[in-house]
Formats: sequence, structure tokens, C-alpha cells
Amino acid sequence: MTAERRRQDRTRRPAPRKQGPRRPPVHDPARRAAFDVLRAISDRDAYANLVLPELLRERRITGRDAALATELTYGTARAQGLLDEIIAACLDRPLEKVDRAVLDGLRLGSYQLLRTRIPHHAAVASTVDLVREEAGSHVAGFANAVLRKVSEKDEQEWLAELAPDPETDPIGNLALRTAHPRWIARAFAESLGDKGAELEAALRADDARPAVHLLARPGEISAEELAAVTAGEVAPYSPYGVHLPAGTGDLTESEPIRQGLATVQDEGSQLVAVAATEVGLTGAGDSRWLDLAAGPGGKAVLLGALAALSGAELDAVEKAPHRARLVRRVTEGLPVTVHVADGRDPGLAAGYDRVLLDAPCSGLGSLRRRPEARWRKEPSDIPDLTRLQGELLGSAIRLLRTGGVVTYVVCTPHLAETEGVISDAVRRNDGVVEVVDAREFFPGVPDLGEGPYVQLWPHRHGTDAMFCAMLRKL
Ligand SMILES: C[S@@+](CC[C@H](N)C(=O)[O-])C[C@H]1O[C@@H](n2cnc3c(N)ncnc32)[C@H](O)[C@@H]1O
Repeated sequence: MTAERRRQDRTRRPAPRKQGPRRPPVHDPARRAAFDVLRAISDRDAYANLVLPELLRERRITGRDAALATELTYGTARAQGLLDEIIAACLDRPLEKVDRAVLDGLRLGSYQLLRTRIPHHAAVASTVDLVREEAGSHVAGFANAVLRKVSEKDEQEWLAELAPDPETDPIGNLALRTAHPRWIARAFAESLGDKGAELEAALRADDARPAVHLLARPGEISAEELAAVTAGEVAPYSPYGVHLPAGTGDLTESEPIRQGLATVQDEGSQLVAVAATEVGLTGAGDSRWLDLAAGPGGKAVLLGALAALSGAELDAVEKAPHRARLVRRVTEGLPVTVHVADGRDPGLAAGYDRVLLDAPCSGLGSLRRRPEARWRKEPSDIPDLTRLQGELLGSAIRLLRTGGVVTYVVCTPHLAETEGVISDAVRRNDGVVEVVDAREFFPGVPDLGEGPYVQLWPHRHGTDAMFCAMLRKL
């Protein structure tokens, strides 16, 4: 499937199945919606957070049904690997041999049995109905039998049976208990330097539904005013942040967002962008700023608004034309010029005072916001990413003036993408750059470790796991 096709698919609602039995009228809109989104995730690499809200709107599913559909979709997608291990233990054939639609039904049913208070008979009967509608009556008996087996034990009993021994394989044990792929749990452990209580806290925080964070656009509205009109709370660290409770629904229609006063943005993203504008420069000049990987524009909005307040101008570079269009749209009215270009050689004149490189990355730090993502990523994704990150960082350094600072940001704690990329760049640019202790530019943020880099964490800071390093050109 081409990237373009995949992109289009992600924005489309799940297509009705062309063959197979006709669907009877929908009696159970919440479960039907959850099932259809799970089908779109497995069949077409769709994103739950794009497909579900659209589908709820189209089918006019609201209130309790919408809440149930959201809980079932996100919960099932997030726990997929754990659910698959349990389902596999109830089968007399390999999991791969189970029809994909039936497997999605089994996942949805198992999630209800193991992680909700829905009565077992309702979870089993409703799932068997969905599987029958989708795949035919011949598989209803099979689905019923598997779900009955799943229901014989609760989650803890299944984990006691299936999880690796915590003494000999602590990472494997925690990975299964918190429904993470082992390689991701290992990446977290290596970054934290811990395989015990802190790793567990990090994985559990990564498995919980996050609060919604808003950015109060500087110069438009204060965080206090935004908190008052949204009934939210002023964020603990970002001067522009507001927190809304986890599970706050679709915000596109909310007044401050419609009026362009606020955008949805994780507090960690706000902190790194603010830090990039605060880090001390040496030598004269602080008016040319560059965002070298800007799409879809979240940080460019904040940088652009702060540039406007301080008399600076921002160039925003983005390789993908459709993402560059998004940057243009969200930064309208700000002193921002958008360039569709490859950041490795964008054709811009060097001499920037500040560069933010928010590099393409594995995104392991924002898995809690994208429920299906953890089961889709592969360790083999990392080498290509670190190569690109290193090349973009080399370009950022070339584009700086002497005394200027590049702020390197990735939304992942994976050491290859964080400290690995930075130490490689420092080695290649020996005598050209010096590392700045980034912690100083995160005032009031606790638990930042020994520096000089900053790694934010959901369990410590309530933010995505953003990494930030700063290099000054000598
Ligand atoms: C992590 S995202 C940036 C997020 C953005 N800063 C924000 O806050 O909304 C990385 C972006 O880099 C873009 N990108 C990938 N390769 C690039 C390249 N060689 N040059 C410029 N941009 C690139 C991707 O299309 C993506 O939009």
C-alpha cells in the first residue's frame, strides 16, 4: 500500500464490507462502532483517534454510547498484544490462522471480559452477534467457545499463568502486565536505568488515558483565562498550558479553539518549544528563528506567537507538502514563513540565532495518545530514523550563527534516538558545538536528573516522554 493511499485511508471511515452477510439493524451502536474502528485499524492501518470521532459524528452516537465506544476502542487497541496472548492460550490452532475479523471480535470481547465490569454474558453474547454479522454464522460457535474459555480466569489469573518469571525476566514480565511490546519496555528500561518500580510506573502511566492539554496562544489569551472558559486547570509547568480531564471529548467545536485562541498540545511540547526560545545565546542578534521539521505546526504556532511578541521572525521548513499546508494554516497572522523543503538542505541562508529541530522519530514517547501505535512500530524502524535525525541535526548546526543554539527534540526516550544522536553529532562537530545544560530552561520542572539533557516522562511530569538537548555553536 502506498503512503498516499495509507494517508487517505486513515482519514476515511471504515468502508462497509462488500461481501458477506447483510447486517441487521444496529441494536448496539457503541460496540458496533468500536468493532468497525478495530477492523479499520487492522485492515487499513487506520488511526483510532481519527476514525472514531468521525464515525461517532456520522452515526450520531453521543452520550453514554459514545463514551462506551471510546472506552472499548481505545482499551482494546491499547491492550492488543496482551489480549492476543490470552486468546492464543484458548485456541487449538495458531492465532495467525484465525480470520482477521473474528480475531478483532475476540479482542473486543476479551477486553470487555478482562478489563471492564460488563457482565460476562453480555460481553460474550454481544461479541458473538458482531462476529456473526461480520463473518457469518459458521464462526459464531467458535467465537462463543473461545470467549467462554477467556472468561474462566480474570486478568490477574491469566497473567500469573502467562507472564514470564519476574526474577529472571523482569522486563518481559512488566511488558506483558502493562500490555507493551517487550522491545518498547526494554527501551524505556534502558532510558530510565531501571527494571523495577520506576519502569513499572512509566509503563503504567503510558497505558493510562492522558489528560487533554491545551496551549493558550501567547498574545491571544492567558492560561488563567483559558482555564476559566474551559473549566480546566492551569498546567503545573508550562506558562501557556491548561489541562482538561482525560476523556474530554472532541474539542474541535469548542469556542476558544474555533476562535484560534487555543490549540490542543501536550504540555511537554510546550515546554521544549518555550525552552528553545529561552536558552541563552552568545553574541549579538536574536531575530532569526528556524523550525526545521515543522509539520503539522504545533510548535511553530507557539514559536511564531513568541517570535511576534519579541520582534523575531520564524522560518518553518517541512518536507511533506500537505503538512506544510497545515503549518501555513495554523500560523496565519504570525511572523512565520513556511518552506516546503528537505531540512537536510533547505536552501536557506545560514546565520540563524535559534533552531528548533523537532525531528521525525519513533514516537515511543506519545504512545498513550495513540492507542494502536505500540503494536505497529518495530525495532527495525529505529536505524533509518537515527540516520535522518543525525543528518537533520548536522544541517541545523550548519544553519546556526556562531553563538546560536539548536534545540534538538524527539518524542521518544529510545536512547539511540536521544543521547545516541547527540553524542554522534558532538563527535562529528568536535570544536564546533558545545552541549548546553538544558535543565536550566525548564524552570520549576522537578526530577530532571543529572543533565545535561532533559527527558520528560508521563509518570514524572504528566507529559509525553519528550527528550530535549541543546547545542551551542562555537
Ligand atoms: C515530529 S514531526 C514535527 C512536529 C511539529 N514540530 C509539531 O510540533 O507539530 C516531524 C516532521 O518532520 C517532517 N520531516 C520528515 N523528514 C523531513 C525532512 N527531511 N525535512 C524536513 N521535514 C521532514 C515530517 O513530515 C514531520 O512533519
